Amino acid sequence: MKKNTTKHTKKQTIKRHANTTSSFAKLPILQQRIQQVAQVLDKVLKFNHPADAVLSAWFKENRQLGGRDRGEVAEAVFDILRHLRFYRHLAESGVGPAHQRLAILGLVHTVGQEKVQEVLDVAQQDWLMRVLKIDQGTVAAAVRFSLPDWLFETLQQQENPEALMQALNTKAPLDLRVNPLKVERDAILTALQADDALRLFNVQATPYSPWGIRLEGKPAINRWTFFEKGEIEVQDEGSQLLCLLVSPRRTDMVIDFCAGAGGKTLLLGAMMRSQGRLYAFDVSGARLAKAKPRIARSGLSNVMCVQIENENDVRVKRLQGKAHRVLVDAPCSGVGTLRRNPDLKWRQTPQDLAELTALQARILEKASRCVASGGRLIYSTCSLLPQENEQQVEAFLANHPAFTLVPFEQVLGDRLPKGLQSVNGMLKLRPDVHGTDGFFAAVLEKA
Ligand SMILES: C[S@@+](CC[C@H](N)C(=O)[O-])C[C@H]1O[C@@H](n2cnc3c(N)ncnc32)[C@H](O)[C@@H]1O
Repeated sequence: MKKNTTKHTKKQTIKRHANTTSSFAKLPILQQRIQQVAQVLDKVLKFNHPADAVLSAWFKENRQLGGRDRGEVAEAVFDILRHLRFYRHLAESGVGPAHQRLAILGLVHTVGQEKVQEVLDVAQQDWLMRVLKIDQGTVAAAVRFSLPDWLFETLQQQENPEALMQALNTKAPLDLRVNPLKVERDAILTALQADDALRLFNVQATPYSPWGIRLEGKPAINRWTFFEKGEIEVQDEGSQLLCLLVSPRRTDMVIDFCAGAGGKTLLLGAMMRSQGRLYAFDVSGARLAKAKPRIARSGLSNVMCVQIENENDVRVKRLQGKAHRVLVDAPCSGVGTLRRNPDLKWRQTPQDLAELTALQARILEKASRCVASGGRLIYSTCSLLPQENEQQVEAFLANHPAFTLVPFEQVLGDRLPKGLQSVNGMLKLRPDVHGTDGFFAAVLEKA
């Protein structure tokens, strides 16, 4: 296994900073860090683009920064996006530019109060001491959990809402999935656990998925030989479990209707042992283009990527009544993935949600026409909102009497992972309960 073995010594860090061309290059490192984070916030908080894309672009413009610098900037920016409403509340009383105050709070949380405090002036120190003493219990819950009101109100209807909201504001682990076409999980797990350089990452098998490996932290896995050989991929355990629910057979015809960059396609193809036929549909050519090298790496020869115009595309109509399994991994709010994409909560509005639910219903309707008699339609989202999940399924079933819900315990039979229970026959995964991103899935069988 190859890994990034570059040692980031103090000397190198100082040298790198000495070379930097930015205006704050001569400042102490933590002071530079505050400026860097504030500079990224100026761009990210416009919410014109996803935060990870903005960060990547900023890193390209600031090539002089080393791995550790980048890591610290990214950690602080993501922390601020997770706690934005609360930090803005704390920052109201401070001095200096607003984004600088947010940067200070983010860095206090990620690199530690002591280090940050050393580089603050007296007024900043006074403000920081004051706001860190605020009793969080006195702050309104939507502000404390840093959620927009509409989302807070919806999440509050869920069971044990505070635990859920808290979990959505934590950092997600890195979930890997082994490629069952090429390797056994135990072989990879044993190799990773034996590697001293990975000790810090606490490598473990995932509790539910038979293919999952969980790491705390982010090693550069795309440089590993396992990755280059297509033996492992990045995939949240919840997403792996959705594929288990599709349970395609080797000779089936399967449609992954919203395949995107192929996250689920890859596992479905491997579950089919690269046999049968697997269509990967998507309206986005750019996303399908990202799927192609992953498919090649994983050794699959049963996948056909097809860019469709929309759900009414003639190539969809041609497959009417033909598919044994149709997966609709619908475009959704992504609220279940807030641990990884905290900016989503600030970039969505109730109106976006209404548009998404209408699109989901249209896709479900057209995709259902491809299902053969006795075949299955699997509807999934990475959302926690009932409007996108059970309500969508209930509305579909009410209008399509040929389809019935098959409880997932029945779908999985002997392969049902210990500790997984359905909610009215549907799968609902939550970060606070299952340690996965938030996911929903329902299996609908055609008579
Ligand atoms: C949740 S993402 C899919 C993620 C993917 N299945 C994976 O596991 O990585 C939803 C996808 O639906 C696609 N999409 C949006 N509208 C669509 C439509 N009308 N028909 C098919 N796909 C659509 C989007 O381009 C996006 O890639």
